[in-house]
Amino acid sequence: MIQSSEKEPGKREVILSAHDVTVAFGSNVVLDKLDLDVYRGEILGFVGGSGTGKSVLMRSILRLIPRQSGVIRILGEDYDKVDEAKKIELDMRLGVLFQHGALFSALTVRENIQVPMREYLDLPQSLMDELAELKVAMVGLAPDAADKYPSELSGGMIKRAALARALALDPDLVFLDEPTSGLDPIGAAEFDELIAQLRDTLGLTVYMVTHDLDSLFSVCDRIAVLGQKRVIAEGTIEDMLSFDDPWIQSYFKGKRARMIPDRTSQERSSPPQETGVTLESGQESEAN
Ligand SMILES: Nc1ncnc2c1ncn2[C@@H]1O[C@H](COP(=O)(O)OP(=O)(O)OP(=O)(O)O)[C@@H](O)[C@H]1O
Repeated sequence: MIQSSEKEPGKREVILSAHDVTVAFGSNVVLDKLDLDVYRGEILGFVGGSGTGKSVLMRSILRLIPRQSGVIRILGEDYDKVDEAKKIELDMRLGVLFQHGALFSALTVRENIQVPMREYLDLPQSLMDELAELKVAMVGLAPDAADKYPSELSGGMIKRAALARALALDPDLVFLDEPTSGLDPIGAAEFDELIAQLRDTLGLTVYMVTHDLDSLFSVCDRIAVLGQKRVIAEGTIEDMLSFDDPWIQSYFKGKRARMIPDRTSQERSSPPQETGVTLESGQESEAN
């Protein structure tokens, strides 16, 4: 592994770490001894070719898919070594926005947001209503959206409602699986702005699986690239542009990328902080 960082890694709090993680389905090894750190307060963009295992890693971190080996630490705690009460405590620190929102169609937005509250907290209905309304406002939805069913919402509103549900328990870390997929460019840009705003105001850490180059260029502080069953490169968008790797070059400098105005020199809402920048040595990427 080449360390090509100009900055000193390791000064920031690691909120999530995956070490030596292997996940396989029968003989299909999807992740093989993967390592990844996520730092508190950052927006990490997680990219890789289709079918490389981005969702599998996210689901494995969330314990929805078993792994064959490896250690996953959330807020410094190894899930496998803590008791049930601590597991629940850790689960409450995580929020998830699944691809396509995954709202319960028979529940209103308010009721959807209250699902995790009912599962984990014992609050009076009036307080849960107040909290749900707060979350609705927080994600930029009009107050009357709270009483609508998912079928009555636009694609962008569904994403926002799902984000409100992900924020229901005031998590430290939110996982977003392709949050801007299916949105038009304006809706996607607005959603990106919302994510950046929430990170800045709530101090959220965001783990975002995405194919959206706009998001990667505009809001992600750091990017991790999945290929060859592990993370083959990590760093800022500027680092990605300079990595000598065919898949990374074609992904970040290809035709679609060239259509994005050069924003790498512009200030982001929160500039990237000191992070390690790594590229697996001597390997031709097969991220696609
Ligand atoms: N529950 C499962 N059972 C068996 N194989 C699975 C399962 N979930 C995922 N896979 C396999 O794991 C591999 C990675 O899938 P994954 O959905 O993580 O890809 P991805 O990188 O998120 O792709 P995309 O960008 O297209 O969403 C694929 O080969 C997929 O078929």
